[in-house]
Amino acid sequence: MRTGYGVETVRAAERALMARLPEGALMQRAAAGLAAACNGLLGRTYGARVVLLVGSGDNGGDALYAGARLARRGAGVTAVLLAPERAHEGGLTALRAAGGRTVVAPGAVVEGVAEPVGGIIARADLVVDGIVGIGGKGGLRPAAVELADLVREAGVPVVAVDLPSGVEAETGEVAGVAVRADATVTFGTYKPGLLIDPAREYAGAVRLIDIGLGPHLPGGALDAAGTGSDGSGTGRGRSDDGSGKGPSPSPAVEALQHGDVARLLPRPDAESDKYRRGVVGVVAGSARYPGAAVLAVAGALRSGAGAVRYAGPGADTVIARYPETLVSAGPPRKAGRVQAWVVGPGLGDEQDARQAVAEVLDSDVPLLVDADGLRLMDLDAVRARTAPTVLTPHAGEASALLGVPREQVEGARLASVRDLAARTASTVLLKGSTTLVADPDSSVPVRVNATGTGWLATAGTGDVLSGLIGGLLAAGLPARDAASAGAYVHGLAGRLAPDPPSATNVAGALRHAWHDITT
Ligand SMILES: NC(=O)C1=CN([C@@H]2O[C@H](COP(=O)(O)OP(=O)(O)OC[C@H]3O[C@@H](n4cnc5c(N)ncnc54)[C@H](O)[C@@H]3O)[C@@H](O)[C@H]2O)[C@@H](O)CC1
Ligand SMILES: [K+]
Repeated sequence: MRTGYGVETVRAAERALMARLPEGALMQRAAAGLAAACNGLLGRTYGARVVLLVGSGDNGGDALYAGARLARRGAGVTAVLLAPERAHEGGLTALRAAGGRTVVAPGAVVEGVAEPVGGIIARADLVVDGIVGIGGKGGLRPAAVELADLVREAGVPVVAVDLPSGVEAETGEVAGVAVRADATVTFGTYKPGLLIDPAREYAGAVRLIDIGLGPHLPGGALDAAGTGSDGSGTGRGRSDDGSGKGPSPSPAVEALQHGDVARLLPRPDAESDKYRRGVVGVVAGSARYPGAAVLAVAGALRSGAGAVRYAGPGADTVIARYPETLVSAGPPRKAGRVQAWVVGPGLGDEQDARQAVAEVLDSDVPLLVDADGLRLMDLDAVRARTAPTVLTPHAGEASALLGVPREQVEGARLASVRDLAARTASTVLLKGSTTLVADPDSSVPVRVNATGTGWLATAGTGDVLSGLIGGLLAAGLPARDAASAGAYVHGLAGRLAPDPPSATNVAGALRHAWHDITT
């Protein structure tokens, strides 16, 4: 499991760790990791031109100490200071002692001569972004924006220190200009912003440096410390702040890895029969969209559930394609017993569709609502359900449910998915380049799916996902696990399917993804 903690939790853990270490030791660990990553990116450090963008906080301090290390290995290092009189003193001394030089950034509000730095940046072999880290507040200030613009125009490789400057560590939101990095070297733990779009796109390849923070983070310590494990870490962290006050006792976000998903996916045992393995009912498709029925059933058939029932107007099309399906052309209430329902893909909005949605909402088994079902469902009926409900909107559907513009959902994905989960008392899976899964209980970490690919944004793949998650619900997985494991397997299938994948190919590749995860 990868875990991402909010800023207050990180700071509390840092304080606890720092209290046990000599002054400055933590920053040295960070700088050593950063310098090693820069060496790796440069290939040859001796003679390389490195430019440090240095803000007024400890993020700039990390950059300066790392710069000193690079200068000692023969790099030509220039630090561009945004606030020369407030730049990290020890870092400045170390850099100068190692032969590095400093210049004042244009736009810096200081005494002294600002130098044109465009040329220095354009000639750099590597730019190290130490403008601001977890101490950043709001969008970048003008002088920092000017540097970010110069870096973008120069098109030189950039490594961000802890976070790309200008992105919100806590939420993954980006208010205005931010530095676009090729790689980000982050310390102690992931931050939510490194895992969630749009900020994630600014971070490039993220490398986690272990600075010993793990035991001081609440829960999941080994994983958070970046042991490189695939989630098999079993160590529990000691929480210095689990008192109910201060930082949250659980991570803000978590991302399942192969091992986690392997443990979640259902496996038949000797006692299994099709009913014990779960029967999933699919209510999808219409005379106008029969394909949605086929695709949702295709996902459900590859979910590990024991059997798939289909109820609705696509019965003939479904049985022709998948003879193993139990089909009926009538309403869901007449289809027979199921352990979970999927409703919505391609349903249209005729009266029958409305009635079918109302019927399954009224059932006492887990339910997944997607696509047209999200428009047709009665919100009071959703909130009144006694069994778990999973909603799977894309940003447009979420914006309609929340009554806000789509851009607002896309810009603030974490807040949106949490809000929708709380308002509907449902588990919400918000689709997108990084799919998020939120529990109605806001203290439960939001799951971020890392396997997605832009290729999945193609017609019908959502129908496959619905069927897959519905099958996992029928097999007995709790709602959050079913949704996040389903998104993981589906994303992987999207990568394994031939490019550019069609929904049918993604459904076909589910078994390869399943095999890849479980063997
Ligand atoms: N606390 C520690 O022991 C460690 C901290 N580390 C580093 O320290 C960073 C946090 O340091 P700080 O708390 O000093 O905070 P930062 O260095 O992240 O940022 C604070 C400074 O940035 C300026 N600033 C804030 N918002 C800005 C904006 N929007 N535009 C431009 N400037 C802005 C502020 O004036 C302030 O001086 C981490 O991200 C990490 O890089 C690492 O060295 C690991 C150890
Ligand atoms: K930074």
